Amino acid sequence: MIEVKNLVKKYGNHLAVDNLSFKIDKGKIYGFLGPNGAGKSTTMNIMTGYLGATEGEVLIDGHDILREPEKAKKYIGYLPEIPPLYMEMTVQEYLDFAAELKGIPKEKRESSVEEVLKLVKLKDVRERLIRNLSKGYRQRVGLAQAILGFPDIIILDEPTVGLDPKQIIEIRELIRDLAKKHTVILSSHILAEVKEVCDYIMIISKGRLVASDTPDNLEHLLDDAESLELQAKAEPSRVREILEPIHEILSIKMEKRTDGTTFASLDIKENTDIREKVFFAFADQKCPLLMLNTNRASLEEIFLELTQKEEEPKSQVLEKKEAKTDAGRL
Ligand SMILES: Nc1ncnc2c1ncn2[C@@H]1O[C@H](COP(=O)(O)OP(=O)(O)OP(=O)(O)O)[C@@H](O)[C@H]1O
Repeated sequence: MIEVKNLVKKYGNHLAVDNLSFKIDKGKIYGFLGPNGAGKSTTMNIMTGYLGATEGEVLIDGHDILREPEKAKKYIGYLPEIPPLYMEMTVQEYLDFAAELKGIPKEKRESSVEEVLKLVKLKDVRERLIRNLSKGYRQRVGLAQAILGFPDIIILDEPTVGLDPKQIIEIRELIRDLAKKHTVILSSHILAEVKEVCDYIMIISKGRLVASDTPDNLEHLLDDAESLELQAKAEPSRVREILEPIHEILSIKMEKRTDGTTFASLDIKENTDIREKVFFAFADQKCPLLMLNTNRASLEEIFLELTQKEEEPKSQVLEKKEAKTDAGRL
């Protein structure tokens, strides 16, 4: 559906996008995740034809966004970071105007505008001047404009910025709904948001793609070795004795708690699941196991690890990813 090849964008000497390549398939929600200044908006502006690239190309359903802008752009609805709203127009006037600009046939314009007004919950304010709307409502007007005509691909730059928590939930539901028929790409610097909504996450740092996978696979990305945590009602020496026969355990760290229990953290061989073995080892010895938990790096940890490293982590991380998952899209 979208193919981005070796995209480079320089602002003067500043490299904002550094050789970015990826593919977007139909019918999924993709998230661009990255800290402020990572290059998300620049990439989206290039993908939608708002901005020229220094090098590289963007193909939308096979059409080059710069060489065949009309063909390429008809597939795309875009909510830029700062929506280009006309403050002196009413919501209705603005959306009528946007429908005309998008080339929606005259006879379909009214029903199309009606549909998005309902979907984005703007009916009550349709006669209000955009100038007099709150930031959250203006954001919804921008979103309505992006969705208008229901293009195949909907690209949203920070769609929930300025919205209150209730509106954020509503917009997330709307995005999920849209993804049933459309491809949605959204950007955010908020990890929880991307994790909540997206099927696929692309982490961008300093203009480079440092990781790209499903939220679940990303969580496995940095697990060098699996680890297990447990808490048992016994002395550390007893816990060690019980665990001794399980040969998949590489090392054990233990901590005696003041309540007479022991907390243990186990490093285990990669790709092994010893939870049942551990459970029965303790049960056989009639030793109460109070807690047993697989310890995975959280997506937050992964995100920080990938975006805070000074040195280029890309090849290492991607190599590791390719070794562990089969989702080689890059
Ligand atoms: N018009 C411009 N002229 C010069 N530098 C720019 C311009 N636009 C963006 N930049 C720089 O390019 C880099 C990428 O910016 P971009 O806005 O794409 O990042 P972002 O990931 O969208 O960040 P944010 O979430 O803060 O919007 C930043 O260092 C930014 O300062």
